[in-house]
Amino acid sequence: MDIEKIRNMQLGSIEQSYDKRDTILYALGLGFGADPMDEAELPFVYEGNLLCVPSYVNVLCHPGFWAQDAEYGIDWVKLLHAEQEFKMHRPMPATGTLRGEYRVAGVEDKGPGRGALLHQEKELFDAASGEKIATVRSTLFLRGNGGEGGFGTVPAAAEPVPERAPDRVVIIPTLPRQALIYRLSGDWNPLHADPAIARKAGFDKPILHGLCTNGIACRAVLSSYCGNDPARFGGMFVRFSKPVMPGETIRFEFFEEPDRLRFRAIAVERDSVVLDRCSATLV
Ligand SMILES: C/C=C/C(=O)SCCNC(=O)CCNC(=O)[C@H](O)C(C)(C)COP(=O)(O)OP(=O)(O)OC[C@H]1O[C@@H](n2cnc3c(N)ncnc32)[C@H](O)[C@@H]1OP(=O)(O)O
Repeated sequence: MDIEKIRNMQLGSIEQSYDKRDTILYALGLGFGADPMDEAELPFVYEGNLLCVPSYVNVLCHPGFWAQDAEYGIDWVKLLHAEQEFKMHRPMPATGTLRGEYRVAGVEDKGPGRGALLHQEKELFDAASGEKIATVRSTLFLRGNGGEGGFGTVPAAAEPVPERAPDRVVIIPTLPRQALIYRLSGDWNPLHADPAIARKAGFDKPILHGLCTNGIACRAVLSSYCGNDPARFGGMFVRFSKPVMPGETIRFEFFEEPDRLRFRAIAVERDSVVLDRCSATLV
Protein backbone atom coordinates (compact mmCIF):
# COMPACT_ATOMS: atom_id res chain seq x y z
CA MET A 1 0.00 0.00 0.00
CA ASP A 2 1.39 3.41 -0.92
CA ILE A 3 0.72 5.30 2.33
CA GLU A 4 2.15 8.59 1.02
CA LYS A 5 -0.06 8.51 -2.07
CA ILE A 6 -3.11 7.86 0.08
CA ARG A 7 -2.15 10.62 2.56
CA ASN A 8 -1.67 13.16 -0.26
CA MET A 9 -4.72 12.22 -2.28
CA GLN A 10 -6.81 15.27 -3.32
CA LEU A 11 -10.33 14.50 -4.45
CA GLY A 12 -11.69 18.02 -4.21
CA SER A 13 -15.41 18.62 -4.00
CA ILE A 14 -18.06 16.56 -5.73
CA GLU A 15 -21.54 17.80 -6.66
CA GLN A 16 -24.45 15.46 -7.14
CA SER A 17 -28.08 16.13 -7.97
CA TYR A 18 -30.78 13.69 -6.99
CA ASP A 19 -34.38 13.68 -8.15
CA LYS A 20 -37.49 11.93 -6.87
CA ARG A 21 -36.61 8.76 -8.77
CA ASP A 22 -33.22 8.55 -6.97
CA THR A 23 -34.77 9.23 -3.56
CA ILE A 24 -37.44 6.56 -4.09
CA LEU A 25 -35.02 4.00 -5.55
CA TYR A 26 -32.73 4.40 -2.52
CA ALA A 27 -35.67 3.78 -0.15
CA LEU A 28 -36.81 0.74 -2.18
CA GLY A 29 -33.25 -0.63 -1.87
CA LEU A 30 -33.73 -0.57 1.92
CA GLY A 31 -37.06 -2.39 1.67
CA PHE A 32 -39.33 0.61 2.28
CA GLY A 33 -42.73 -0.03 0.68
CA ALA A 34 -42.67 -3.76 1.51
CA ASP A 35 -46.29 -3.32 2.54
CA PRO A 36 -47.88 -0.82 0.11
CA MET A 37 -50.79 -0.41 2.57
CA ASP A 38 -48.38 0.82 5.29
CA GLU A 39 -49.09 4.54 5.11
CA ALA A 40 -46.35 5.34 7.62
CA GLU A 41 -43.59 4.29 5.20
CA LEU A 42 -45.34 5.40 2.00
CA PRO A 43 -43.89 8.98 1.95
CA PHE A 44 -40.40 7.48 1.43
CA VAL A 45 -41.46 5.67 -1.77
CA TYR A 46 -44.26 7.81 -3.18
CA GLU A 47 -43.87 11.28 -4.62
CA GLY A 48 -47.16 12.59 -3.15
CA ASN A 49 -45.37 14.11 -0.15
CA LEU A 50 -41.90 12.69 -0.64
CA LEU A 51 -39.45 12.28 2.27
CA CYS A 52 -35.77 11.39 1.96
CA VAL A 53 -34.32 8.68 4.23
CA PRO A 54 -31.56 10.45 6.25
CA SER A 55 -28.99 7.70 5.60
CA TYR A 56 -28.94 8.72 1.91
CA VAL A 57 -26.21 11.16 3.03
CA ASN A 58 -23.89 8.14 3.21
CA VAL A 59 -24.30 7.51 -0.50
CA LEU A 60 -24.40 10.92 -2.20
CA CYS A 61 -21.28 12.74 -3.46
CA HIS A 62 -19.23 9.59 -3.04
CA PRO A 63 -15.81 9.86 -4.69
CA GLY A 64 -16.18 6.46 -6.37
CA PHE A 65 -14.29 3.25 -5.72
CA TRP A 66 -10.83 4.87 -5.86
CA ALA A 67 -9.31 2.07 -3.75
CA GLN A 68 -9.60 -0.15 -6.85
CA ASP A 69 -6.91 1.96 -8.54
CA ALA A 70 -3.69 -0.10 -8.59
CA GLU A 71 -1.51 2.97 -7.81
CA TYR A 72 -2.65 2.88 -4.14
CA GLY A 73 -1.63 -0.75 -3.67
CA ILE A 74 -4.82 -1.69 -1.79
CA ASP A 75 -5.98 -5.30 -2.06
CA TRP A 76 -9.47 -4.07 -3.00
CA VAL A 77 -11.12 -7.49 -3.43
CA LYS A 78 -10.53 -8.20 0.27
CA LEU A 79 -11.57 -4.84 1.70
CA LEU A 80 -14.78 -4.66 3.72
CA HIS A 81 -16.81 -1.79 5.07
CA ALA A 82 -16.03 -1.74 8.80
CA GLU A 83 -17.82 1.22 10.40
CA GLN A 84 -20.11 4.09 9.40
CA GLU A 85 -21.13 7.20 11.29
CA PHE A 86 -23.25 10.11 10.15
CA LYS A 87 -24.57 13.19 11.91
CA MET A 88 -27.41 15.23 10.45
CA HIS A 89 -27.10 19.03 10.74
CA ARG A 90 -30.47 19.54 9.01
CA PRO A 91 -32.91 17.17 7.28
CA MET A 92 -32.18 16.08 3.72
CA PRO A 93 -34.28 17.85 1.09
CA ALA A 94 -36.46 15.32 -0.76
CA THR A 95 -34.65 16.28 -3.99
CA GLY A 96 -31.82 18.70 -4.69
CA THR A 97 -28.11 19.14 -5.37
CA LEU A 98 -25.46 18.52 -2.71
CA ARG A 99 -21.74 19.29 -2.60
CA GLY A 100 -19.44 16.85 -0.82
CA GLU A 101 -15.97 17.67 0.55
CA TYR A 102 -14.13 14.39 0.98
CA ARG A 103 -10.82 13.47 2.61
CA VAL A 104 -8.92 10.44 3.84
CA ALA A 105 -8.57 11.13 7.57
CA GLY A 106 -6.09 8.36 8.32
CA VAL A 107 -4.84 4.81 8.01
CA GLU A 108 -4.66 2.68 11.18
CA ASP A 109 -2.16 -0.13 10.85
CA LYS A 110 -3.15 -3.31 12.73
CA GLY A 111 0.21 -4.94 11.87
CA PRO A 112 1.46 -7.52 9.36
CA GLY A 113 -1.23 -10.06 8.48
CA ARG A 114 -3.79 -8.24 10.71
CA GLY A 115 -5.09 -5.69 8.21
CA ALA A 116 -5.47 -1.92 8.35
CA LEU A 117 -8.35 0.50 8.83
CA LEU A 118 -8.84 3.34 6.35
CA HIS A 119 -10.79 6.27 7.82
CA GLN A 120 -12.62 8.64 5.45
CA GLU A 121 -14.62 11.81 6.14
CA LYS A 122 -17.15 13.70 4.07
CA GLU A 123 -18.93 16.98 4.75
CA LEU A 124 -22.14 17.47 2.77
CA PHE A 125 -23.59 20.88 1.92
CA ASP A 126 -26.65 22.07 0.07
CA ALA A 127 -25.02 23.26 -3.17
CA ALA A 128 -27.30 26.28 -3.60
CA SER A 129 -27.50 27.67 -0.03
CA GLY A 130 -24.15 26.38 1.27
CA GLU A 131 -25.88 25.09 4.44
CA LYS A 132 -24.26 22.04 5.98
CA ILE A 133 -26.48 18.96 5.77
CA ALA A 134 -24.38 16.17 7.29
CA THR A 135 -20.98 14.97 8.43
CA VAL A 136 -20.16 11.40 7.45
CA ARG A 137 -17.32 9.13 8.57
CA SER A 138 -16.73 5.73 7.02
CA THR A 139 -14.05 3.16 7.77
CA LEU A 140 -12.86 0.34 5.53
CA PHE A 141 -11.14 -2.78 6.87
CA LEU A 142 -8.29 -3.58 4.47
CA ARG A 143 -7.98 -7.31 5.17
CA GLY A 144 -5.30 -7.83 2.51
CA ASN A 145 -3.00 -5.05 3.78
CA GLY A 146 -1.38 -4.20 7.12
CA GLY A 147 2.16 -3.77 8.40
CA GLU A 148 2.79 -0.87 5.99
CA GLY A 149 2.47 2.05 8.43
CA GLY A 150 -0.28 4.58 8.92
CA PHE A 151 -1.09 8.24 9.60
CA GLY A 152 -3.77 10.49 11.09
CA THR A 153 -5.66 10.33 14.36
CA VAL A 154 -7.44 7.14 15.30
CA PRO A 155 -11.04 7.59 16.54
CA ALA A 156 -11.79 6.05 19.95
CA ALA A 157 -13.32 2.57 19.69
CA ALA A 158 -17.11 2.49 20.28
CA GLU A 159 -18.26 0.83 23.52
CA PRO A 160 -20.11 -2.51 23.56
CA VAL A 161 -23.90 -2.35 23.99
CA PRO A 162 -25.29 -2.95 27.54
CA GLU A 163 -25.48 -6.53 28.76
CA ARG A 164 -29.20 -6.63 29.57
CA ALA A 165 -32.45 -7.43 27.83
CA PRO A 166 -33.25 -4.89 25.09
CA ASP A 167 -35.97 -2.27 25.63
CA ARG A 168 -37.34 -2.78 22.14
CA VAL A 169 -36.88 -5.28 19.32
CA VAL A 170 -37.60 -4.59 15.63
CA ILE A 171 -37.52 -7.37 13.03
CA ILE A 172 -36.98 -6.53 9.36
CA PRO A 173 -36.72 -9.18 6.61
CA THR A 174 -34.49 -8.63 3.57
CA LEU A 175 -35.02 -10.02 0.07
CA PRO A 176 -32.66 -12.42 -1.73
CA ARG A 177 -32.40 -9.70 -4.44
CA GLN A 178 -31.89 -6.87 -1.93
CA ALA A 179 -28.28 -6.15 -2.98
CA LEU A 180 -29.27 -6.18 -6.67
CA ILE A 181 -31.82 -3.44 -6.01
CA TYR A 182 -29.66 -1.50 -3.55
CA ARG A 183 -26.66 -1.27 -5.92
CA LEU A 184 -28.72 0.81 -8.37
CA SER A 185 -28.29 3.70 -5.90
CA GLY A 186 -24.64 3.86 -6.92
CA ASP A 187 -22.51 1.20 -5.19
CA TRP A 188 -21.54 -1.04 -8.10
CA ASN A 189 -18.91 -3.09 -6.22
CA PRO A 190 -19.17 -6.58 -7.81
CA LEU A 191 -18.73 -8.17 -4.36
CA HIS A 192 -22.47 -7.66 -3.95
CA ALA A 193 -23.57 -9.08 -7.30
CA ASP A 194 -20.96 -11.36 -8.90
CA PRO A 195 -20.63 -14.85 -7.33
CA ALA A 196 -17.08 -15.29 -8.77
CA ILE A 197 -15.83 -12.05 -7.16
CA ALA A 198 -17.59 -12.95 -3.89
CA ARG A 199 -15.77 -16.32 -3.85
CA LYS A 200 -12.43 -14.54 -4.47
CA ALA A 201 -13.18 -12.39 -1.41
CA GLY A 202 -13.80 -15.53 0.66
CA PHE A 203 -17.63 -15.70 0.64
CA ASP A 204 -19.97 -18.43 -0.67
CA LYS A 205 -22.15 -15.85 -2.41
CA PRO A 206 -22.51 -12.07 -2.84
CA ILE A 207 -22.99 -10.31 0.49
CA LEU A 208 -25.23 -7.36 1.29
CA HIS A 209 -23.77 -3.84 1.07
CA GLY A 210 -22.85 -2.51 4.51
CA LEU A 211 -24.61 0.72 3.64
CA CYS A 212 -27.78 -1.22 2.82
CA THR A 213 -27.76 -2.80 6.31
CA ASN A 214 -26.97 0.68 7.65
CA GLY A 215 -29.97 2.14 5.85
CA ILE A 216 -32.18 -0.67 7.15
CA ALA A 217 -31.00 0.22 10.68
CA CYS A 218 -31.96 3.85 9.97
CA ARG A 219 -35.37 2.54 8.84
CA ALA A 220 -35.76 0.67 12.14
CA VAL A 221 -34.88 3.80 14.17
CA LEU A 222 -37.18 5.99 12.07
CA SER A 223 -40.17 3.70 12.47
CA SER A 224 -39.75 2.84 16.14
CA TYR A 225 -38.35 6.08 17.64
CA CYS A 226 -39.06 8.94 15.19
CA GLY A 227 -42.64 8.27 14.05
CA ASN A 228 -41.10 8.08 10.53
CA ASP A 229 -40.28 11.80 10.71
CA PRO A 230 -36.70 12.33 9.37
CA ALA A 231 -36.50 15.67 11.24
CA ARG A 232 -36.45 13.70 14.51
CA PHE A 233 -33.44 11.61 13.45
CA GLY A 234 -30.09 13.05 14.59
CA GLY A 235 -27.45 10.56 13.50
CA MET A 236 -26.15 7.03 13.81
CA PHE A 237 -23.00 4.95 14.27
CA VAL A 238 -22.65 1.27 13.35
CA ARG A 239 -19.86 -1.28 13.32
CA PHE A 240 -20.26 -4.00 10.68
CA SER A 241 -19.22 -7.00 12.76
CA LYS A 242 -20.21 -9.83 10.35
CA PRO A 243 -21.51 -9.84 6.77
CA VAL A 244 -25.26 -9.99 6.09
CA MET A 245 -26.46 -12.33 3.36
CA PRO A 246 -29.29 -11.01 1.14
CA GLY A 247 -32.53 -12.75 2.17
CA GLU A 248 -31.71 -12.90 5.87
CA THR A 249 -33.99 -11.52 8.57
CA ILE A 250 -32.44 -8.82 10.75
CA ARG A 251 -33.42 -8.40 14.40
CA PHE A 252 -32.55 -4.99 15.87
CA GLU A 253 -32.18 -4.85 19.65
CA PHE A 254 -32.49 -1.34 21.10
CA PHE A 255 -31.24 -0.18 24.51
CA GLU A 256 -32.59 3.20 25.58
CA GLU A 257 -30.20 5.59 27.36
CA PRO A 258 -30.93 9.17 28.50
CA ASP A 259 -29.01 10.87 25.68
CA ARG A 260 -29.01 8.26 22.91
CA LEU A 261 -30.09 4.84 21.75
CA ARG A 262 -27.67 1.96 21.70
CA PHE A 263 -28.37 -1.04 19.48
CA ARG A 264 -27.07 -4.11 17.76
CA ALA A 265 -28.45 -6.27 14.95
CA ILE A 266 -28.56 -10.02 14.56
CA ALA A 267 -28.99 -12.11 11.39
CA VAL A 268 -31.73 -14.36 12.77
CA GLU A 269 -31.13 -17.41 10.55
CA ARG A 270 -27.46 -17.71 11.65
CA ASP A 271 -27.87 -16.12 15.10
CA SER A 272 -24.92 -13.92 14.16
CA VAL A 273 -24.34 -10.35 15.38
CA VAL A 274 -23.97 -8.36 12.16
CA LEU A 275 -24.04 -4.80 13.58
CA ASP A 276 -22.50 -4.14 16.97
CA ARG A 277 -21.63 -1.26 19.32
CA CYS A 278 -24.16 0.91 17.46
CA SER A 279 -25.78 4.14 18.61
CA ALA A 280 -28.32 6.65 17.33
CA THR A 281 -29.29 10.13 18.44
CA LEU A 282 -32.76 11.62 18.27
CA VAL A 283 -33.62 15.30 17.90
C1 LIG B 1 -16.29 -2.08 -0.17
C2 LIG B 1 -17.11 -3.01 0.66
C3 LIG B 1 -18.32 -2.66 0.99
C4 LIG B 1 -19.20 -3.48 1.84
O1 LIG B 1 -20.31 -3.11 1.99
S1 LIG B 1 -18.65 -4.93 2.62
C5 LIG B 1 -20.10 -5.49 3.52
C6 LIG B 1 -20.24 -4.85 4.86
N1 LIG B 1 -19.14 -5.17 5.76
C7 LIG B 1 -19.02 -6.38 6.31
O2 LIG B 1 -19.80 -7.29 6.04
C8 LIG B 1 -17.89 -6.57 7.29
C9 LIG B 1 -18.32 -7.39 8.46
N2 LIG B 1 -17.21 -7.46 9.44
C10 LIG B 1 -16.35 -8.48 9.49
O3 LIG B 1 -16.48 -9.43 8.75
C11 LIG B 1 -15.26 -8.38 10.53
O4 LIG B 1 -15.53 -7.36 11.44
C12 LIG B 1 -13.85 -8.06 9.90
C13 LIG B 1 -13.47 -9.18 8.90
C14 LIG B 1 -13.89 -6.71 9.19
C15 LIG B 1 -12.81 -8.03 11.03
O5 LIG B 1 -12.94 -9.17 11.77
P1 LIG B 1 -11.64 -9.90 12.36
O6 LIG B 1 -10.58 -9.98 11.33
O7 LIG B 1 -12.13 -11.18 12.97
O8 LIG B 1 -11.17 -8.88 13.43
P2 LIG B 1 -10.85 -9.15 14.95
O9 LIG B 1 -9.75 -10.17 15.02
O10 LIG B 1 -12.12 -9.42 15.69
O11 LIG B 1 -10.30 -7.72 15.44
C16 LIG B 1 -9.05 -7.25 14.98
C17 LIG B 1 -8.96 -5.76 15.32
O12 LIG B 1 -9.84 -5.05 14.43
C18 LIG B 1 -10.87 -4.40 15.19
N3 LIG B 1 -12.13 -4.61 14.43
C19 LIG B 1 -12.74 -5.77 14.17
N4 LIG B 1 -13.81 -5.57 13.41
C20 LIG B 1 -13.88 -4.23 13.19
C21 LIG B 1 -14.77 -3.42 12.48
N5 LIG B 1 -15.84 -3.91 11.84
N6 LIG B 1 -14.53 -2.10 12.49
C22 LIG B 1 -13.47 -1.56 13.13
N7 LIG B 1 -12.59 -2.30 13.82
C23 LIG B 1 -12.79 -3.62 13.83
C24 LIG B 1 -10.91 -5.09 16.54
O13 LIG B 1 -11.38 -4.22 17.53
C25 LIG B 1 -9.44 -5.42 16.73
O14 LIG B 1 -8.74 -4.25 17.09
P3 LIG B 1 -7.51 -4.30 18.12
O15 LIG B 1 -6.52 -5.24 17.53
O16 LIG B 1 -7.02 -2.89 18.18
O17 LIG B 1 -8.07 -4.79 19.40
